[in-house]
Amino acid sequence: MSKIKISAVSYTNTKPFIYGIERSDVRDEIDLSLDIPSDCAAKLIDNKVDIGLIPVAAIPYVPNANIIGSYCIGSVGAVNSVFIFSNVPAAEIKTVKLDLQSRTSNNLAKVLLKFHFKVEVEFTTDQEALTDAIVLIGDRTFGRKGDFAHVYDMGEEWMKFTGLPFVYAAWVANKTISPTFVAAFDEALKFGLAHINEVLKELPQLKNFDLEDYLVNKLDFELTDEKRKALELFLSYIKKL
Ligand SMILES: C=C(O[C@@H]1C=C(C(=O)O)C=C[C@H]1O)C(=O)O
Repeated sequence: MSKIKISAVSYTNTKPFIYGIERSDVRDEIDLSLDIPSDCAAKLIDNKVDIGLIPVAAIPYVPNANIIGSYCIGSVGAVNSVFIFSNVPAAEIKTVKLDLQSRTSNNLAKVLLKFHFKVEVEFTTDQEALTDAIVLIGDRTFGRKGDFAHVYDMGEEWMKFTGLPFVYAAWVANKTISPTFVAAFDEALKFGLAHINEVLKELPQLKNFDLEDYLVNKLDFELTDEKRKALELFLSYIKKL
């Protein structure tokens, strides 16, 4: 039987899921690759994998997209790894450099700046450009909050704007996956989430960043109805950009 190809995010936020997958019965049925989020999306869109932990902003570009299982990368308010880092207050931002590894948070920044902060902003992907602010996600943000005059946690700003939690990435398939596999895969993810303390023991201690607070209190992995509602709302805002 050919293996199910899966692309998952290579950041710390996904470590609990990987911990569960590595210790599960389904491990042998999976061909697993770890990629930056924008590549997880590209691989699923191009049918190079069957399932991806992909940025939700990419879902509309995935043929036959269907969200599987009961878990995601989400937060209820502040997430502490998805930021607009700025030299000026939000109301004065005119130019923003986007993060090439992101699909969701680049769009979230656009939605928040336009509809929440109500500013007209020019965005660039040119990494050499000098801009008022930058979007930065994932492990590269750890310990960086002190480096900028103004720091906007986008999970927190989305909550202020909508009163809802947020989902950054979801497990999405581009074809029908057997319910038996999905159930076993979901169990593996659940196992990983139940062992975050063990995951933390395997991670290096960081000087300027509380990994335990991040994995236990900031990230929120349950794909609840409220998060699904937030996902629909977010995708509808993207269409209005
Ligand atoms: C919370 C995060 O969620 C992520 C943000 C993503 C994006 O902006 O496209 C994609 C996957 C997740 O890793 C993070 O990376 O910090």
